[in-house]
Amino acid sequence: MDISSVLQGGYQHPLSRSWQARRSLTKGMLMYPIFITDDPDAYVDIPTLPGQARWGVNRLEGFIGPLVKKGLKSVILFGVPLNCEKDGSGTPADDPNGPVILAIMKLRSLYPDLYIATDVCLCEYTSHGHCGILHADGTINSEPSAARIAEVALSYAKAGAHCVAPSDMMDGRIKAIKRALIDGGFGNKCTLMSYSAKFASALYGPFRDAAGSAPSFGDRKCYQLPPTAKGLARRAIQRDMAEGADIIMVKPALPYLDIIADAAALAPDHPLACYQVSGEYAMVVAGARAGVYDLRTMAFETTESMIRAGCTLILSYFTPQFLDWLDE
Ligand SMILES: NCc1[nH]cc(CCC(=O)O)c1CC(=O)O
Ligand SMILES: [Zn+2]
Ligand SMILES: [Zn+2]
Repeated sequence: MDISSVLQGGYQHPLSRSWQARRSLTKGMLMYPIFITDDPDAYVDIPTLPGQARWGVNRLEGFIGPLVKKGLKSVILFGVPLNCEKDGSGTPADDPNGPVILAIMKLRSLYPDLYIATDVCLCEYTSHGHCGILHADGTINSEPSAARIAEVALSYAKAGAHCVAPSDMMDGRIKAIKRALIDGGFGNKCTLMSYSAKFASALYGPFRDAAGSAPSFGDRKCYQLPPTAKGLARRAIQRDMAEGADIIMVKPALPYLDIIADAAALAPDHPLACYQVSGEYAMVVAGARAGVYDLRTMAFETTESMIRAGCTLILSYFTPQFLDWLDE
């Protein structure tokens, strides 16, 4: 065979195969999404998100403690308020006795080295289930939405969150949150991770079951990006960098690897996150259960594809399993 034809000599051994990766998955690259509900003793399985549950604050030590021992480095908290009065501006979002604020304080005191991010949005707390404040005609009222989201983000920073991550997709919220953090004395104490390129995806179904955050009317297409919108995604990433985001995120992940690659090129000096969302996780698990592939092999293949596309941080429901798999 011709010299220029032979590649296989370069990857004939497991070690030389590992050298083909520019970067490999490590425990520090994984952020684990967890659902905190307002019944402090709750442990409720989420049927559409196999292996994941809603946890009460009193259950966190039993749940997170063993994972920290295995090398868990960070979590992102989602509030699931079930026993509160929801309203038009999402008042329960920053209730000092709400599940997210209580969980931040609890985790900070139990695990001083654990990095705690909080999702920031209003949909779990509004009576209409939309991610912002609405005009009477049901359309988004951008300025009060950004202001309210900034207020909620600051309350999480004050409770001790290392990172606030707005997933609402309101215009102007990154600037509003950064301003609120700086003015509140948290400019240098709290990271701002923007869900910048968040698409209106069919893959959020299990999450909306888990969080009880499906909109009561309409959909989210006027604020989440159209799945076809490569240009808007690029503009959103550039805008959020200019408005002060510390970390850029692309979501969902696997169907949007081209957007991840674009983001890596547009934001080479920022950490780049992607979110393997609830429906992606459920798809991988369902395929494995149907005998289509081996779960672990597929979990690695999808995650390593995101890293290859340019991610440095992955929000993943597979995090507990990876903590075991990466030790094997
Ligand atoms: N702002 C709500 C929110 N924050 C994170 C997710 C999705 C996460 C997942 O599917 O795992 C969603 C759902 C949505 O926008 O409808
Ligand atoms: Zn929302
Ligand atoms: Zn959210």
